[in-house]
Amino acid sequence: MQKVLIQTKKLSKSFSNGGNLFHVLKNIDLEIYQGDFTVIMGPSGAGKSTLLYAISGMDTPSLGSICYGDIDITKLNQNELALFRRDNSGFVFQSIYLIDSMSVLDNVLASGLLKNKNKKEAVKKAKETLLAVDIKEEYFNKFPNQLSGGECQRVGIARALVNSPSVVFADEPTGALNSKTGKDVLDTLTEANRLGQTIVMVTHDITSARRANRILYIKDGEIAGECILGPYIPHDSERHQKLNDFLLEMGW
Ligand SMILES: Nc1ncnc2c1ncn2[C@@H]1O[C@H](COP(=O)(O)OP(=O)(O)OP(=O)(O)O)[C@@H](O)[C@H]1O
Repeated sequence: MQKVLIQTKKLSKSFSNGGNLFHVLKNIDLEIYQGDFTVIMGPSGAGKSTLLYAISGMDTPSLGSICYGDIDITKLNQNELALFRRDNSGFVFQSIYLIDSMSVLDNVLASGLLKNKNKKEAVKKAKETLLAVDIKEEYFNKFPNQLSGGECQRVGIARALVNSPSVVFADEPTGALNSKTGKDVLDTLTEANRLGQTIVMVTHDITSARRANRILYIKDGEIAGECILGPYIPHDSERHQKLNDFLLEMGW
């Protein structure tokens, strides 16, 4: 049986809008399993990013619990939560947010040094992680503006992976990329998952969603459905059909 990595109970998030409370997440009970590549899909405004930010500890919910094992992150104060995130989660954003004035290596190293105070070891880990996402050594001293969008995103993934987090969250990581560089980024995430990295990704894109072994569909702040696709197999028409049928059933 798969190990539950994250469990939410009655997770709710509301925003106040012009004096009215707007309930974006409604009593979500959810489990994320270790080693899975989980994709969250759903219509625009359904609450996908809000859910991702809540379960990653980047934002706090209004109600409910989010447990990593026996740690309920909703009970942590801001400092404890920052440390917890540093040690347990990596985040890949659509807008990659590399620091333009720092080299590729330094962008990754800056994250690595937050956890590993031994500079020599941190440099070694940053270099290994860049190589693992297929950023070659001759790129280490280049700056983000000398790289393509896809290369920058792979550096972004290296930054998310450098502290060996228990889970990597990705919010539309290919949203700003063309299909070729997007594919490279998806290949990088798929390879990280194949090596055991748990991934939770929000996407609108069916090609990206095919990388998952499990799809959750959010509608109007609730989980409307789940589709178990099983391990990723490129060009597997049965898997493609299963996902298409599921999305059709969900009204996507
Ligand atoms: N900080 C905020 N204040 C007020 N409303 C917000 C805030 N953040 C999100 N919302 C609202 O919550 C709803 C869900 O937003 P969210 O970004 O989670 O949706 P989404 O499913 O990721 O949408 P999309 O696919 O368009 O990115 C939207 O209606 C959004 O306007």
